[in-house]
Amino acid sequence: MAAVGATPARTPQGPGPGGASAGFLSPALVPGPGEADEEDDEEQLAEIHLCVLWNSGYLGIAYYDTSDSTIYFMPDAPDHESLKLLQRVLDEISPRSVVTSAKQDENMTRFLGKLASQEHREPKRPEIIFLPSVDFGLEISKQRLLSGNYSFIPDSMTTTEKILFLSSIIPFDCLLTVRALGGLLKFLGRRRIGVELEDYNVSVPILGFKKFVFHLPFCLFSVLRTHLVSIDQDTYSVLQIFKSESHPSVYKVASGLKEGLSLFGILNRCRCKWGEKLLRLWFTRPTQDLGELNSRLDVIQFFLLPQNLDMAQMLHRLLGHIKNVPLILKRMKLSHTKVSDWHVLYKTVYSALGLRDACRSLPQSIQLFRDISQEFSDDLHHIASLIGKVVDFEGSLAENRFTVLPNIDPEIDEKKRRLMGLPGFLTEVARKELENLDSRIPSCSVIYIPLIGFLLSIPRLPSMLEASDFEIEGLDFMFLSEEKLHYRSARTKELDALLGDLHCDIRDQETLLMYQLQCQVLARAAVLTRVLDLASRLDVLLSLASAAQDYGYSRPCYSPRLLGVRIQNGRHPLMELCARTFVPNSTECGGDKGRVKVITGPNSSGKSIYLKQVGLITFMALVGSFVPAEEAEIGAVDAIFTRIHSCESISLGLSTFMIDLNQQVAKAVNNATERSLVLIDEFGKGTNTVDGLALLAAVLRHWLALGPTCPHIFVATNFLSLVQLQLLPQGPLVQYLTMETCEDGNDLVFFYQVCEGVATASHASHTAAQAGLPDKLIARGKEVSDLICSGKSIKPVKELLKEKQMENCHILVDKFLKLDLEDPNLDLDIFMSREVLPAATTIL
Ligand SMILES: Nc1ncnc2c1ncn2[C@@H]1O[C@H](COP(=O)(O)OP(=O)(O)OP(=O)(O)O)[C@@H](O)[C@H]1O
Repeated sequence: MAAVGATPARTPQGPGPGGASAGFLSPALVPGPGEADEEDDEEQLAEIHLCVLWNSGYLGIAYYDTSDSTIYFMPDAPDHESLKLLQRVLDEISPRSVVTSAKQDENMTRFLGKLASQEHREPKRPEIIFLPSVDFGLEISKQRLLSGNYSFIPDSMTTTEKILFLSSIIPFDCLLTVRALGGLLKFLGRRRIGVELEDYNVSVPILGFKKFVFHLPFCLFSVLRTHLVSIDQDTYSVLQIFKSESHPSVYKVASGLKEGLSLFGILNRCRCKWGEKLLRLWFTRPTQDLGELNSRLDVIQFFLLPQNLDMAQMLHRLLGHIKNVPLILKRMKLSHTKVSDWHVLYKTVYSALGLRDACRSLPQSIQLFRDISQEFSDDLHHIASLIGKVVDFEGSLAENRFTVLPNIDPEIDEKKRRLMGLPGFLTEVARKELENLDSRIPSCSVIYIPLIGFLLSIPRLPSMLEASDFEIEGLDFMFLSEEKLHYRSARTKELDALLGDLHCDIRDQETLLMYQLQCQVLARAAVLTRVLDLASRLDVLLSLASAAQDYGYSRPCYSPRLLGVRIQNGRHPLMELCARTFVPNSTECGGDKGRVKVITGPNSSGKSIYLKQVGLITFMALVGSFVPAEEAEIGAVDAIFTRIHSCESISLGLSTFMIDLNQQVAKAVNNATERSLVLIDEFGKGTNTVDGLALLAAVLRHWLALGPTCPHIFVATNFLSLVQLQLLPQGPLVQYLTMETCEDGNDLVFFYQVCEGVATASHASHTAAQAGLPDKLIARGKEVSDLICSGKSIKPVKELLKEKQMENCHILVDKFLKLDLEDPNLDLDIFMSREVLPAATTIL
């Protein structure tokens, strides 16, 4: 039997648009064998290397992300002397290394020194690398950029065309950025990032250059006039926008953490990994760019029309096949392409074509559909048909190497035909060999082992015990395996000479073809990168549309001239999924509705939920999602600040908690503008009542003193004295709201409805009773509360006890005095056991 063979090839069925449709929310497609795991593994290993230059108040930043082999850069941006923007960038991308020039000013030295000493940041603490300042020279950096070997630039481009092309992507007028890019290229080349073990002529793969914008520190907002809305880590956490991480890095999706109940969790129905990554990015960068927001909403609205649901389902299904193309391109660049990569790429490209064809039938007035129709070019067809015609998917899987289909190369076909005919031929050879062998040997076969050649295989006879017994005259013993002895004979040597290289030849020729195919694909890498960008966008918008449909969200509108927000019957997107019946509430701030809303109400009456719902609806609108409200009009909002209790803040311990609390409020006081939304819940609760109340009143008075530039503030508080003692100035800026309740005997009924007014009592005793506190304690609480309200002194429990003891003593003494010791019927034992002993426990 010969271990040879060629497998008939068949083209796999691509997921064309005409296939059976899955539901809008159908589970993600099951990935091919090993696909998902591999993507995850590679993503886990992804690293970012950042290069930074700081000069005259400006930063130049560029970084390389190994997960998509792309270089990202930020055009020169101003930063504070304390390098707040740089710190923000580092927090967001968590680089593995930070490269900078050895020649730099004091601020940078101090900053890097601090960064290097942050032991608590292990294992995330970056390595700091200094390169000689010449490596950051302007001219040398430009040269390095222009002479780079980039797979996205076709070989056919002339030098001038290449320069023109690169100038359209890289801002050569941003000198610091160019120098940072130059330094980064130098670092990548020197460290050989990702190609450490490769041949020296293999360079670090660079699949593209992309501009990025960052979530800026508040202090830089006005300087950069950015569209981004500022939201800090605590806000993400207390509003439950993300659950698994307090401030998720968008670059590390595969963190291994599972998303708990969070806004991201309920809105994320993305089918491809890059879609999920993009949604996370949108969440971390809410924007005021109305053009962008409306273009997102247009797509969502389109898919919510009943006649478009089928189309949405079909597109969603196709998106499940869009896989991690950058990873495949990177492997191609390094010639590490796996057998499965071809299949995955083919499916991705085929699905992209399906998306394009579908989008061509959709209204071209919607930008995304127009972009997909135009930018998913015929290059995709070219790639798909090349792969489909050349790669033998089944054969490749069976042999675990790249094999080609018939009719691609006649020489390969011919060699394969000869190999196919071999089994019969080898059986004939084996028969002839058997004739010359010892008659005790019952059978033999001729096998082929790559790199060793043809061998005669004979079963081991029971008499063959020692190695010396294996010797057979005329044959060279090679090895024993699975009770079979293998020999080389004159005939097998002849076969080696005649056919031996056939296998290797076929392999070599097929590898060459694979290399050519790789080059063809890499030359069209640009279209594949674009596919990923636009497909992720479509994926995110379909995901948001699906959530909007399920939860009954509506389209928000933006009014840049309105300061604040106007929400009609808004809901808390998470609480409405947990509550049996959720009561919607409206919100209006700005204009004649005041800028500071003081919300009082009994415990558990829904104040926090209301506060958070305002923040969440605003946030969702600024991400470009539909919102849980009948109507929402969102004005210019530049930031959302919060000071809301969370379990984590309480677990910090009191003093840390107080610091944390004050820092949060200080951040809002120092940075909130008339366009900011500030949500404060139970501020001042962690300290004693008077201090807490004073602090809260002081903060609010500070803002109210700003008049028309006062931020939009929502304060939920249990400090009724804030109102009763009239600690806030009267005027149109303040509006008092409360949660509607109704007393039903001893019971308090919550309506969860916001209305104008002030709560008369906190009804804490009701909440306490519901929480299962003993009646005695509640009664005492009520007693104390009443005494405070009526201005009477409160007697400590100890004193009360003493009074009670005295009273009991008197009663007992009276009993003794009334005792008639002359009475013959008197039984002192009974008197002692019935009257004295039980009373003793209340006296002692
Ligand atoms: N609009 C609503 N519709 C239905 N149920 C609600 C609504 N708002 C709140 N609830 C219910 O009331 C509970 C308490 O709400 P919330 O925490 O907002 O009260 P609170 O007034 O802030 O209480 P505290 O003053 O003790 O912090 C929620 O967990 C929820 O079950």
